[in-house]
Amino acid sequence: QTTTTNNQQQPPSPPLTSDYYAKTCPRFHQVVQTIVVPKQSTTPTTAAATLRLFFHDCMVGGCDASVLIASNAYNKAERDQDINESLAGDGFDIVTRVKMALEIECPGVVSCSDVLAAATHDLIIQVGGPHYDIKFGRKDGLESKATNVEGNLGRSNMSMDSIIKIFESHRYTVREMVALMGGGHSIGFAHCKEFQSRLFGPKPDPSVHPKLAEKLKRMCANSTNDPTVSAFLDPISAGNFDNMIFKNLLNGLGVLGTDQAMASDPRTRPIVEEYARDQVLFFHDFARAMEKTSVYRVKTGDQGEVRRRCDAFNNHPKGQ
Ligand code: HEM
Ligand SMILES: [Ca+2]
Repeated sequence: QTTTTNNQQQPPSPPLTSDYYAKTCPRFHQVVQTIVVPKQSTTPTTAAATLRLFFHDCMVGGCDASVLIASNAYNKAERDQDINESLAGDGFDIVTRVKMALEIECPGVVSCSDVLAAATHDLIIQVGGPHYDIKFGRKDGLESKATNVEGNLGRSNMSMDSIIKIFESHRYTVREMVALMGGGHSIGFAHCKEFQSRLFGPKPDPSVHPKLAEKLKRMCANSTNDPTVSAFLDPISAGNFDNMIFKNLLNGLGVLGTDQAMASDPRTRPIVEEYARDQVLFFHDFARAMEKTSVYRVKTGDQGEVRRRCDAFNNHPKGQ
């Protein structure tokens, strides 16, 4: 065995801190804001795109910007795995633009994973969601493989058992899972292919409210010709971050089968009911769960690098 290393003797990695860039890039937060605020105002899909991108990054190898790496001839990267193919361009775009601005302000200092974490945090607040504590000092990961994705993220056709197992594997409670899902799906879209098996086909899902079913059927009738057609995940208050999605679910107005299932499964229904009644409670729990997500398996110190550009490693190790 020549691979044994003395891991225990290595110094512990430095923790994240809220003032990590105070000396090295004091205008970090202002720069993020100057890009993020106008982009969200002109392109309201940005917040949802960025939050989903961040979540999909953190669930695969931790919050290390691995999802941003572009594939090349030697490596199929995470973003080209099929779950990630529907990640909206606005999320990648915001990171690229903030990073470019920061490379002018303080070159080589701010990691792509910190940019994504900061942009997500600020965008949630901009669409009316809660504040949560955010710390910095993440390093960007050195690996991004499409094969690492499967099993770490839910799919809209999974059973509640499977979804809960995936969240448990990331050390989330069922309560945290419901809060995170509600926050994410309070804003944003889904493409027809994610829910049309509930509408068409031999066995339409009886839990879809007939009015919603009619609307979604009309929208998706032509989706084989135009696969970009998509529906709001929260059909009643899509643009705002609020607890409406939970009220919707209690009324059969969930667009994804997995979201709707949260209103009927005995493990999740009581939580859906609580959040539908109490937006303050939902915001509180969502904020705690986001704080937890934002530090999930982060790399610090020499466990990663500060990428020069967010879609490529600084060096290209063979096979990456
Ligand atoms: C419970 C398991 C989950 C499943 C099965 C699931 C599945 C999906 C699916 C199928 C879409 C539509 C993608 C598309 O068609 O483009 C979507 C969108 C989205 N999801 Fe989830 N999701 C889950 C949990 C979460 C969590 C925990 C978050 C974040 C905290 C999240 C954030 C989002 C956001 C923001 C969007 C909208 C993206 C956009 O509009 O660009 N999801 N999700
Ligand atoms: Ca990652």
